Amino acid sequence: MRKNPPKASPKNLPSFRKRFSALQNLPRFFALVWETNKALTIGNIIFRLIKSALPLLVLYIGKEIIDEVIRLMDHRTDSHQYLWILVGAELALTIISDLLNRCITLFDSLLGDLVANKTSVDLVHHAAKLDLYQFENPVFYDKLERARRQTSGRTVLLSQTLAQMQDILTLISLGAGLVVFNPWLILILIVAVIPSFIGETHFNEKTYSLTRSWTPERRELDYLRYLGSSAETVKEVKVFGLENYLASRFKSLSDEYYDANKKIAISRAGWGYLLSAIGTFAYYGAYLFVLLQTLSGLITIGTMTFLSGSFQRMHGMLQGIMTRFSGIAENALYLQDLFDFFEIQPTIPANESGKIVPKPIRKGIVFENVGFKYPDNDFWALRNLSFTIQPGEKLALVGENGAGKTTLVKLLASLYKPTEGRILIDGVDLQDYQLADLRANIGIIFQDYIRYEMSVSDNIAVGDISNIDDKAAIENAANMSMALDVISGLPNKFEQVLGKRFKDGTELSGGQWQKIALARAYMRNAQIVVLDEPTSALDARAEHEVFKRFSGLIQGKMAVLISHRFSTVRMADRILFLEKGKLIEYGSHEALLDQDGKYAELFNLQAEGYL
Ligand SMILES: Nc1ncnc2c1ncn2[C@@H]1O[C@H](COP(=O)(O)OP(=O)(O)OP(=O)(O)O)[C@@H](O)[C@H]1O
Repeated sequence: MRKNPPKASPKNLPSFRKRFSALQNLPRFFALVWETNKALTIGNIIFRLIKSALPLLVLYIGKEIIDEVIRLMDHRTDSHQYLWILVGAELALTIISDLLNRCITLFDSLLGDLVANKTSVDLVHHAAKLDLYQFENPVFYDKLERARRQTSGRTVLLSQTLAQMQDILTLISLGAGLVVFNPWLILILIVAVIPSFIGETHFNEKTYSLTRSWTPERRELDYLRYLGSSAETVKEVKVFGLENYLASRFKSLSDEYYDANKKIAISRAGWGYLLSAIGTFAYYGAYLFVLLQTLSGLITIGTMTFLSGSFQRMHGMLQGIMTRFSGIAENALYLQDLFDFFEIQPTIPANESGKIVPKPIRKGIVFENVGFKYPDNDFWALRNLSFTIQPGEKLALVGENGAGKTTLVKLLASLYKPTEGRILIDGVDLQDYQLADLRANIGIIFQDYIRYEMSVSDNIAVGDISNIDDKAAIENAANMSMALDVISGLPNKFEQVLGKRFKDGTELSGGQWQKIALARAYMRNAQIVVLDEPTSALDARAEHEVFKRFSGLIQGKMAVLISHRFSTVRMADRILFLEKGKLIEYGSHEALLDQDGKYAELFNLQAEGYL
């Protein structure tokens, strides 16, 4: 748990300049909006333009109506026609204004939803491009988290900015009317609103800074909420009785956040009230001035209502514009987080102009003095690895926990780049191949494969998602991985939803899940197949059977198998024994037994039932 909660101190507040420079994000944001839906964007802008001219017209007609009524009261015999035309025009404007309001709200919400959806889709695509190690870095995770929150949260920026433009146009039109009468009134207005604006700006900065500095804690809160209330964790939470521990850990962290937020909210409310009071006094000062002018007969009653009406509207509007402006600047700052995330580039490039993996691979895969260190570790997870996988060869990786087996497989799949040395396929460095083609040629089932809470069919099809509709291929893969027995026992067979998250879902046993996951390897027509302990939950007989079938079914392909069961490992053509990241023994089962080294020792221990 955190020791020193971050504070929104002046030091970590974004500077005034930085805040305003964040407004530079708006053109990029609007380019995104425009790209999302051009028709809705244009429609929205046109409606707002029309709407911006209405207040001045309404006020002017109101003035004319009052003056006309007063005139008609003095000249009772005159025709009322002009009055009724004015009333009709006012009615029409009100109806048009209501219609425009509805359309603007509708367009705002449709466009907002579309922008949020598009950003989410872009986020998924971009995240998939990034490196695995970037996901293992907490700083990156915080960025991702902030970006994720921006996808839906920032759509309000759209209506804010458009409303701002609309109000500014209205303000200009009203201002023009006011200038004709007395320009000083406008000056009073502006001066009255400035204190409020500065206050709002200041508190927005504080809120942003607090939210930002609390990203890791908010992530922890989300995680604790997940641990305390999800189907995946409920079993362990119950048997270990963790609910109070999780709840109190959540509470103490969320209370800290609440306190920090509360402080800002209270001082914002207090200052906001004081500063806007200044504006109110100025408004009434100007109002008094207009009243005195009317009493002394300098202006008509109609002009007085026009002026006081437009002054009141302008006052509210100017205050709104100023407040909204700092809101926009704040949202633009958040937007920066989203764009920053999109700026992050993978270190393993897609290399779209790279080579295509030869079909078939003729010379095999060569590890040439390969070493690898995880970014935050100072020890080598793998070092000085040199070996070859011949075409058609089945290689088994053995070694104790943490020896580096999974890491080796991740290097082979180009999920990481070797820190030193090279991995070659047919004499060409992995990095020179097109990344997508390389991955298409490798089928890996990891030990922590995903249990997709989707249908059985989809769970298998993820092995080759381009063939998601090929029912025959899916059934064939299920047959090969021995998943067919499991599936035939399910009520909806291949359409059965797995997991308990969704309606009518069924949970499987660990071994049953593994058989389904294993079918993914058969679904993918890859030249290199890697199974990283995907059979650990199978009983010994089933695992033996799975591997026997596997060897037969993938004849001619290269395979890398990771297993802690020596009865399985011995089926491989060659075995590579890793210890603390180093290759210590390498050869066929028989050769390694003859060598009487570490492999032979562990094999014999297991054969005797000690392991
Ligand atoms: N993402 C990671 N970041 C940092 N270190 C890691 C990461 N993954 C693994 N390691 C470290 O690298 C070493 C090798 O781990 P690896 O997962 O390759 O072992 P393994 O042989 O597959 O183990 P097991 O049999 O338990 O699956 C370990 O010391 C582990 O702590």
